[in-house]
Amino acid sequence: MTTLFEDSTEIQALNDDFGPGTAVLRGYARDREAAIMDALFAVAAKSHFRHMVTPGGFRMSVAMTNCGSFGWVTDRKGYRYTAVDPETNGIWPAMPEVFMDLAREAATMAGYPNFVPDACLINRYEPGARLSLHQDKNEKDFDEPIVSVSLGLPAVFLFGGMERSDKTTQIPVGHCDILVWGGPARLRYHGVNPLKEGSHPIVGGFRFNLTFRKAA
Ligand SMILES: O=C(O)CCC(=O)C(=O)O
Ligand SMILES: [Fe+2]
Repeated sequence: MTTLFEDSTEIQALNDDFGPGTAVLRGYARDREAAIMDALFAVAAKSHFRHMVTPGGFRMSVAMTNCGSFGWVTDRKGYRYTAVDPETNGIWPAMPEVFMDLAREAATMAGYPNFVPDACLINRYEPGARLSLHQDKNEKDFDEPIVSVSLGLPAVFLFGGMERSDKTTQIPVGHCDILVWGGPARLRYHGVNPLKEGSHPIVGGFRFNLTFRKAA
């Protein structure tokens, strides 16, 4: 697939900014933003956004749902992927084609042409919601990258190193920007600063984030 970023020098330059294995595709999802938002709300109508509880008993400020064969969940028993939504007791909504195509294209642009996600975690941030530094490590194969799509209000993504205490880089992420990390960056710590109030013309007072993974 070729678009705006056919000029790979731009991606290369961005890779250099945040380290090997990473790419930032600015505005990459814009050509299909309406279809993405429609698909997101269709998923959320079946498996609703909910505030999950961490193993330590804290209610997450970010509300979450999932689509695809597997969904990421947390409760008092731990973090894991499930094939069944514990709220509906049914399977998670299927991954919309527009999500799958976007994730695969973005991964390919970033140098991961074989990525076929089987899970998409959908995060919903309201003002004040944040995600503390963590590694994505409930997936089976760390050779598979993570593709992360930002929608709606802007946020600051924190990108750290392999240790929680490593210094973090602040990456501003806006509507339709995509971050990809894999290879040597796959287990880097990352998080999101508390969301600032605002109103996005299409998405309103929220930030959504689609995180594509190969879970199994
Ligand atoms: O919202 C984001 O940009 C990051 C989400 C994330 O790191 C996660 O869901 O594991
Ligand atoms: Fe993450």
